[in-house]
Amino acid sequence: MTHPKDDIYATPLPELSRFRFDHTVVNVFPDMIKRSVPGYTTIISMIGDLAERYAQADSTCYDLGCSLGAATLAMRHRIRAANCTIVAVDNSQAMIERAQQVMQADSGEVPVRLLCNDLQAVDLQNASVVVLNFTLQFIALAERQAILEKIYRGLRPGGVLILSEKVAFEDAPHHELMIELHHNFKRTNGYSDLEIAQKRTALENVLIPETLEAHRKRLKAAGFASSDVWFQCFNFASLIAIKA
Ligand SMILES: Nc1ncnc2c1ncn2[C@@H]1O[C@H](C[S@+](CC[C@H]([NH3+])C(=O)[O-])CC(=O)[O-])[C@@H](O)[C@H]1O
Ligand SMILES: O=C(O)C(=O)Cc1ccccc1
Repeated sequence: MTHPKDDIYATPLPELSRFRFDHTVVNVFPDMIKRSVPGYTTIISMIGDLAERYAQADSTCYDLGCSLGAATLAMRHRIRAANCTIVAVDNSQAMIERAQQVMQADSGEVPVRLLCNDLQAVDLQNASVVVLNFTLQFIALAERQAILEKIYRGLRPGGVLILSEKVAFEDAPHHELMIELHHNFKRTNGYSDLEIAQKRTALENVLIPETLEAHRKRLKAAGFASSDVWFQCFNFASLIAIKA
């Protein structure tokens, strides 16, 4: 499959609409996410490692907000436990249609079920691995706690939640520095100042980052006794939370 270059924000757009996961984004998504999220490729590969370690026999692994299924594929190729199924969910019809093609072109043996649905409407059961890879950040703050509680209830003991997010920082100078370093990363990857500025505006009130402390507090309140960061580059981080 070819991966066209993301040039969505390359020319001045007179009316910047809110960022949406539509067909235009789907077409360039693999290029967009790799050039925009520091550590994305490493995180995807490590989700494979973690799935190999935590997937339990006769259980389900969930990829919530799966986009084109990068984390699903990483898990699919690494799970060794017998009789596992992966359920991959996204509420963008355009994403799920393309993810279907990606899965058909893949020869992995673990069965994958793709659902076009709001992850809040999905019933989670018998889970050993749950992935929220840069998804929770797009969901309203007031709804986040209930989602983590549902995940905790659906996990088996010994199961893991992998939560990756763009994060904010309490300390204003540090927060600004991380944003600047992230923008530098994007510039190094070929995005112009105009592209960076226009996408930033489109993401306002759509992608809502929180501090690592807020995430850990929420995980704890949901029941996860143990959670901590396993990866961070600038304002992009990933946490592991284990159900005891
Ligand atoms: N309520 C929702 N229900 C279901 N899906 C949702 C919802 N809100 C947003 N999404 C979906 O969450 C995904 C977020 S991208 C995830 C990358 C992927 N995990 C990856 O590992 O490549 C991250 C990014 O683009 O920064 C999109 O596909 C949305 O449609
Ligand atoms: O591009 C950005 O500035 C981001 O924060 C990451 C991102 C990546 C893909 C879609 C939306 C946001």
